[in-house]
Amino acid sequence: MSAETILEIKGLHKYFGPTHANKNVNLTLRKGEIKGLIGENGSGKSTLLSQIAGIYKYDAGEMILNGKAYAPASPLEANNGKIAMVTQELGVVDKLPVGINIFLGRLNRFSSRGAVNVKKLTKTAARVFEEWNLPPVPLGAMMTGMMIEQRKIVELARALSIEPDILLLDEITQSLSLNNRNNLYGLMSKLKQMGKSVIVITHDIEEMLAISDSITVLRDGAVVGDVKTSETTADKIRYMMVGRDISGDYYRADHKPDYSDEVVLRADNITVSGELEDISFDVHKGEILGFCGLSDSGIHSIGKTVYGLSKLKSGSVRLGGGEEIKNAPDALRCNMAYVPKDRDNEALMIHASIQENCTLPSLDKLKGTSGLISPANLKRLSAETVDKLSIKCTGINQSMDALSGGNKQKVNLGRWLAKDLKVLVLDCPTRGVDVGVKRYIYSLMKQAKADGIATILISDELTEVLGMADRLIVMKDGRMSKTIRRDEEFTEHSVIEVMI
Ligand SMILES: Nc1ncnc2c1ncn2[C@@H]1O[C@H](COP(=O)(O)OP(=O)(O)OP(=O)(O)O)[C@@H](O)[C@H]1O
Repeated sequence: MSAETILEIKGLHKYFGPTHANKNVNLTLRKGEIKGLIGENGSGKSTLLSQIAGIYKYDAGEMILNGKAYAPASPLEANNGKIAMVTQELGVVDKLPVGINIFLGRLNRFSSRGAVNVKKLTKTAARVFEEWNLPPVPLGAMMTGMMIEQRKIVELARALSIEPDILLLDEITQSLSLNNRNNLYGLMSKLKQMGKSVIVITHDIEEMLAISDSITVLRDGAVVGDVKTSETTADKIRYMMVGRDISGDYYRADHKPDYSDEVVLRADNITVSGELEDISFDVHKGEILGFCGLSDSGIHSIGKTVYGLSKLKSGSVRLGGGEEIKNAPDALRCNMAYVPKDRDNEALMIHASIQENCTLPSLDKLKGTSGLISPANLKRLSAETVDKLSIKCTGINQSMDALSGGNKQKVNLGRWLAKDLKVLVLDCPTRGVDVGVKRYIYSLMKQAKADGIATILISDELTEVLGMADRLIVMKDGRMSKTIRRDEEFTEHSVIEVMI
């Protein structure tokens, strides 16, 4: 092991029951290196980082940290070895304040005679935010109800507060908006300059090529490639990931808006306190209406509100026929679907099975003439969803919490496919999915458009909304800034100018 090497992994294996999640993994991480880790959904990336971070123990093999054997029994032990991870699933405790979450498990340093000195803790947490130029989050506020982006920033602050020599980032960028993504890249460069190391998982190959020094590719739990970033290309990485060529475009090829005049859903002057201010728009039959904006723009409140999940201060959401959507049961009855960004907290029953999650929105449709639901129908529908979306699982009875993040997202989306939809509300639908599934999701959106479904596409990925939308509403500070049609200035540059 050279003096340059901080971590060496040799012959690592990890099993979850019958699933061989990591197979004979070898990996070397140097000081000051930013390493990208990539692979299809379920290829074992999170499992690998989780073992380095002390979340799981490995079954065979060894890890050597700074020349010494390393086998952390807990995340706290990993923290003591100066290793911290921002996990893919949300790792914060809802019913505790932000400040406490940052030092959770390490409150001793702020305690005397059983009481926590909250003032001292808050001051120390504020210093972490300042030192790393993190966007402010109210440190005394409870985590409950915070958006996914703020939650991720709290997790990042917690990881940085241990002053890590190795920072592990599991798909954090896809939870961040453009401005905070740029902050994160700056932060990674700063760590690199300090001689610290980062392992970052992202499904965005272009992003990985831009930010990493080296890239390790996993397929079915095994390392199939380990390359210098400067010596590879996006196509080569994709080839290593899936074992075949998958180049080509997956967005729309046309450059004009193309939809019927028929209004399917109308939002009139909606205001949600602290989130949205006087928003009005129509979505038409066969239209994809995009929403984009920076972190405080309010785009992620749009989906919730349209689906009847926010308390309106004023205004209304109605279908073209006049039916008002006042709550989620109204939306479900009116054949609307909502795929939220925060799948674990807002969409999925995480401790229930794939079958229970897949069938819930379609229970009405699954009733026979007797009014009873046949178990065979439940099974058939779930098996079809698993098959169509290639969900990697041991079977339809597997619990959601045993699925990889991307496979959870496939269930989040796939459970709506069996319904006859009028309106489809998608908030970051490709968050956490690999390149192959991304392509499939875009083909589903194109099919939905051809079938006359009105789609609202909210996204932090500019290329995604530009690639798919007929019209794009750019938002800023909870208000609509500008609506741009597909045949107008539909470029990243012109949209960013309006966003900032
Ligand atoms: N706690 C668990 N119990 C059972 N199986 C698990 C558990 N965690 C992961 N697995 C399985 O291990 C395999 C690898 O999962 P992992 O989460 O490491 O994949 P990944 O490459 O990070 O995927 P993604 O890109 O979707 O996040 C998958 O088949 C997954 O279902």
